[in-house]
Amino acid sequence: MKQIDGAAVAQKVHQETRQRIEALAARGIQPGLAVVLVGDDPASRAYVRSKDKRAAELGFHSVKRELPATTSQEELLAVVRELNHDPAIHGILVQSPPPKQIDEAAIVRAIDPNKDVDGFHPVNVAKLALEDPTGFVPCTPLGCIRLLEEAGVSTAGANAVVVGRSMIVGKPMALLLMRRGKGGDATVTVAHSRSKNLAAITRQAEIVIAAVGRPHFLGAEHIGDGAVVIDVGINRIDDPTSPKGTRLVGDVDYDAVAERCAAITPVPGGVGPMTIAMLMANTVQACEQLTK
Ligand SMILES: NC(=O)C1=CN([C@@H]2O[C@H](COP(=O)(O)OP(=O)(O)OC[C@H]3O[C@@H](n4cnc5c(N)ncnc54)[C@H](OP(=O)(O)O)[C@@H]3O)[C@@H](O)[C@H]2O)C=CC1
Ligand SMILES: Nc1nc(=O)c2c([nH]1)NC[C@@H]1CN(c3ccc(C(=O)N[C@@H](CCC(=O)O)C(=O)O)cc3)C=[N+]21
Repeated sequence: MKQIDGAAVAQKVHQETRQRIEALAARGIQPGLAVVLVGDDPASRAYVRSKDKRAAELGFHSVKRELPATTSQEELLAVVRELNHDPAIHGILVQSPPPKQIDEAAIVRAIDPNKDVDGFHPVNVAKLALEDPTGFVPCTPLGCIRLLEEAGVSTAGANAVVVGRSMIVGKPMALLLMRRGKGGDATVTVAHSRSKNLAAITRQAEIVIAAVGRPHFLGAEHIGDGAVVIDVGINRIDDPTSPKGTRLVGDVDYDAVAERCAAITPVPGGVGPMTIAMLMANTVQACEQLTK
């Protein structure tokens, strides 16, 4: 079994991003990323901090907007509109999920699609389906494809099963795997909570993408011998043996699956760092496209 090192691949992506930032700098341009956080969910706060930190390290103009949990729809829309019009900002991310008084779909639609580095705006969803390279692809599935490429896994003609059909992970993941060309051309099955006999479906897969949101949900019975497993799940569970009392685990029972699979991503250190790397790459893409 080979462990796929997401942190190492993320470093490689950051190196490419640095070079693109230098090329922009030579033209007097600095890419700008704005991350908006509404409320004080501790997990969201941690993600936003690490995005902000990485963006600053790479030489982005990085703006963090933390709004109170009581922020209204209109107030959040006003912030989004201001960032849409700010020429120093090329990428906008509104951390999900927002508090319940916020209509998230309306917020996503308000973001300028040319600055939608999450790839959640309907224009970018359509561009992904249309295989139009000017669109933005959601960072997490884009990172998974890159991990497969870097691990030397060929997707062409492979049976791939995606478990999960969210707009953030599962659905764009399936579209990328079935796309024509590099990182695509797979035969794709999408499973979800209504799927019958999940283990029989996933056992047939040469590539399994787990994006369920349940700790250790996929066990040895779900994975065929020699499969490649990409574990997107980030779940915090109680662990009295750790100093914090909790730890992060994926949607895959790593220890049970590791014995039979050909390769697997760990949690942490797998898909998570790639999501951040792809967010930075998407922001540079936005900057390049907006300043062409
Ligand atoms: N590494 C990273 O950077 C990121 C990690 N994540 C993590 O990935 C995981 C998934 O996130 P996300 O897609 O947003 O989650 P969602 O809750 O939006 O989607 C979960 C999907 O899993 C399906 N599902 C739930 N229960 C079952 C079941 N018993 N059998 C089969 N399918 C099931 C759901 O089916 P149905 O549609 O029928 O409800 C749904 O499609 C989470 O752990 C999240 O924390 C998310 C984003 C980024
Ligand atoms: N608009 C929006 N866009 C997102 O991309 C988005 C979001 N909202 N809401 C929440 C999810 C989750 N997400 C993660 C990013 C990085 C790690 C990450 O770097 N994880 C580290 C561990 C970090 C730790 O130790 O806490 C790892 O897996 O190694 C995890 C999860 C982005 N998301």
